[in-house]
Amino acid sequence: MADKKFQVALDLFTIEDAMRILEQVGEYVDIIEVGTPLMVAEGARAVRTIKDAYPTKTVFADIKVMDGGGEVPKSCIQAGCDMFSVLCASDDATLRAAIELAHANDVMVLADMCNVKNMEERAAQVAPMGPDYLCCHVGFDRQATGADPVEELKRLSGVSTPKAIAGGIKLSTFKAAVESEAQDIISGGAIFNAEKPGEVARQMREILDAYNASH
Ligand SMILES: O=C(CO)[C@H](O)[C@H](O)COP(=O)(O)O
Repeated sequence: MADKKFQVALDLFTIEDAMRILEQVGEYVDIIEVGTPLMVAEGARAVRTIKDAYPTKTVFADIKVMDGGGEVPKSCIQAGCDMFSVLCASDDATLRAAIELAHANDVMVLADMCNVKNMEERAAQVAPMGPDYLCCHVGFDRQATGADPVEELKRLSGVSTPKAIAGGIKLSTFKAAVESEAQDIISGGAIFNAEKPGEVARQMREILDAYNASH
């Protein structure tokens, strides 16, 4: 089986802050997420800057496309992203257009289940469209309810599309996330809000490497 990946979500507001965090954590991660707040604040320029600085890493633009699937992602693709997100809550036509555009440009798509209530049903509809990842995601505003993305991911176990997992994953819950069905484990605030982001990312990497070495 392919090695599982570690993704850092840079939910920050300036390219400078993102680069400062990356100096500390970049060496430990496989995928660098240009988080939604950073995309809104700095736009595709953030994708370009990060891809130029980390050309061997997968750069993910978390643009959460909800409409205009064949158009909205174009600026991020031109800026050099390797993957972007589209919402499973969007229309089928949006998902299909986004996936078609991405794959025509050798870019991957993460289809984000954020706030989808009927996850099993929607996953069965979206998976055949061919996204590269289906993401089980407890969004920021639902994290306070204590919802556990590892538990929620179990609802997608019937789907063969590789899965990603996100939503408040921290060092103490990272091992459970790695041991779940997810292929891509995403963590944001627990890393960039830490006193020593590099140390948290290093320990997360150690957990992932141990898992990958034994599977
Ligand atoms: O997409 C997001 C929020 O919509 C975040 O990037 C994702 O939830 C990961 O960040 P955190 O680990 O802080 O929850």
